Amino acid sequence: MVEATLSRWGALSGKVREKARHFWHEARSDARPVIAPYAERGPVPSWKWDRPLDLMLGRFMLAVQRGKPSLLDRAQRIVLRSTEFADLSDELLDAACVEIRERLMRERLGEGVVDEAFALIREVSGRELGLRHFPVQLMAGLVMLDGGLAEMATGEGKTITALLPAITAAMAGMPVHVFTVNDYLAERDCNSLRPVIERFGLRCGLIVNGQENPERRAAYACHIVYGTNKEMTFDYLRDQTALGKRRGQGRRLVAELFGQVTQPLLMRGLHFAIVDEADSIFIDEARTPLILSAELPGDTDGVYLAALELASMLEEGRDYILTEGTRSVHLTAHGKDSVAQLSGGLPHTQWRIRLAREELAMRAISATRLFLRDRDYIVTDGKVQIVDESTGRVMADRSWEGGLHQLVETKEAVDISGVRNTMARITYQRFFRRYRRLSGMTGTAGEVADELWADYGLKVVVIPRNRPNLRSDRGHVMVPTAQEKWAFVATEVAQIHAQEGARPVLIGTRSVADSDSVSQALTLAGIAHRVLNARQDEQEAEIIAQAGEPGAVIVATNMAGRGTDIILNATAKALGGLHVILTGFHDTARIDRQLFGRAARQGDPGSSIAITALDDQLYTDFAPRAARIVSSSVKIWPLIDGKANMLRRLAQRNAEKRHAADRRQTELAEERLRKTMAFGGGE
Ligand SMILES: Nc1ncnc2c1ncn2[C@@H]1O[C@H](COP(=O)(O)OP(=O)(O)OP(=O)(O)O)[C@@H](O)[C@H]1O
Repeated sequence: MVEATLSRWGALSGKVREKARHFWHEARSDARPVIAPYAERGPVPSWKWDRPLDLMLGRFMLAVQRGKPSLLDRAQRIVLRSTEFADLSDELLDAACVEIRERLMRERLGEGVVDEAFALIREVSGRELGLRHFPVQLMAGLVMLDGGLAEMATGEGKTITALLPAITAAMAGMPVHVFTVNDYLAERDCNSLRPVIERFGLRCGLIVNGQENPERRAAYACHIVYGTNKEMTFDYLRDQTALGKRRGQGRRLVAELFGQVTQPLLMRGLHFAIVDEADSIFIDEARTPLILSAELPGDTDGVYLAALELASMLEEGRDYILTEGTRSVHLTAHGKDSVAQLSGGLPHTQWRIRLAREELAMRAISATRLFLRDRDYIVTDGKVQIVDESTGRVMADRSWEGGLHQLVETKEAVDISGVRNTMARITYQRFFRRYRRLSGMTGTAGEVADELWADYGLKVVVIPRNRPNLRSDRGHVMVPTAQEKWAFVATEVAQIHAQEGARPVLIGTRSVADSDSVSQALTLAGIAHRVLNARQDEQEAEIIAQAGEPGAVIVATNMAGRGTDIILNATAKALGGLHVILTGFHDTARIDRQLFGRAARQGDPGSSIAITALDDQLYTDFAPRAARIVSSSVKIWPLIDGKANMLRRLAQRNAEKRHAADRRQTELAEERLRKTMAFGGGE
């Protein structure tokens, strides 16, 4: 109604219309009762209410806002309505599902019909899954359907919450894409929620790595599609490449008419996106653009081997400077001369061009010094496979660009893949902004609320917990070296088992190599355990299914981080629930909170502790000077909280700043590239 009113104000100045939209957005999002102070920080509007017409408009919008029920009121009304559906027989409930779909097609997303749809979905979810949405979940569902970002604490049940906006929007005729961070979660969610989705006469599709195009096309034809950000963004790029210059609707139709489009598109367009673990996808993964490339045939004629040999003759400090935190290498003037001299007699053309040879030398140094086996990649089946630290998983079919991948392959003496040629590229920022309606949910959005608003237009609404959090956080213990840390971790597990019974324990590590080190320390201490990392990913479901049993000790990379639901059995709950041990803080505290969030879900008991070492990557990369001061001044170890936490905060603040700068840089570089390509006729 108000949109229509707005359009009638066509005569108003653009500025006033902007105010009206802003105000209407505020009114519509209805965020006040639940919004946390930090979430309210958005860009300050640049206008003032200084003209009579503006004032009238403001009063009108305030009245609209006051007249609207709060999210909680609405959620409670929905629960009441849903209990009425509980009395219906299965046949009558099915009839109600058909009817609501017709209404949504007719009325679109009006408040009354949306509430009715949510009430029905709650009841169907209760019958099919045994889970009826709590009022807080209904509130989060409303926020997302409205194009907002719901911050729900870890373990509060985001999986079934996403059903509410997904089914409602799909019934209203919008193709819905539900994004999550890995294939395991996409498959788990799609399969477990399918019965509810199908009861509404909708189909649910799944996009995972390794599918061929026809299978993907069939999945995208479904009403609701589950998949990862990487897979779906690459499919979008594939479609863009297939379309070439025929991007507009009209041009495409003409091209199809004349048979010029050889490959049918995979997707049905970008309509409504629901992004789970939104901060991971929108922020952490937005540092590097996604590049679709084709492998070029080509013999490397030994250039990579020569580059590695040359790099081994250069000396750090004299010829090059390394910055671990930013993974960058800079050649000094001396280094540049050395590269020119050492490459003088080499046969490959790359060495004759100054920029090319310096670039190659820097990449060779990176390959040997900055990219480490079992941290950045693993070698399996004779292949170098990149491990994504934030998810702990192998990124199948991905490679580093600019020859780096081939250099690492040469270093590891495996078959060298062909160099890849860029066909299309995009950043997540640009991809997600193309959706008509974008929404998200996560347990950890607080500190990036400003960036989410500025880059994606997403307003963060903090949803309260359904039950109070019972997790006891046992602080931060810091020891001087990694070796001592692993031993300390083993002692902690033994102590827990000795003093608190066979509580299940989850030990989180930052890399495959670290998980191996913890495993060795536990074996030495005689503690039975299982390891979950990129090498054991096929056993993931089974390991996670047993992780909540008494006596279970799981050592895991971030594979057991975000999204992983460890279900406790009754004995484990009675013993005090899951105990989480973090063995290395991440560059962002959000990932740490996700790991701690595996414990004490849904009002269960649980506890957590952080055990770190002064020589941890985070401290040496991002607060080296402070780490040196601590090292020389502290005489009594271990450090508990106090100074240990100060060092952590400083390092994480520096890391966050660096990564935010990287994201800006990526965006700017993409923008520049886009303009250059437009100038060159490529865009
Ligand atoms: N309405 C509900 N009633 C009962 N149990 C529920 C309800 N909603 C969710 N749960 C249970 O809560 C647990 C956590 O759910 P889920 O994994 O979806 O949480 P999450 O918010 O996605 O967690 P994370 O932030 O870690 O990804 C699951 O075991 C789920 O079955």
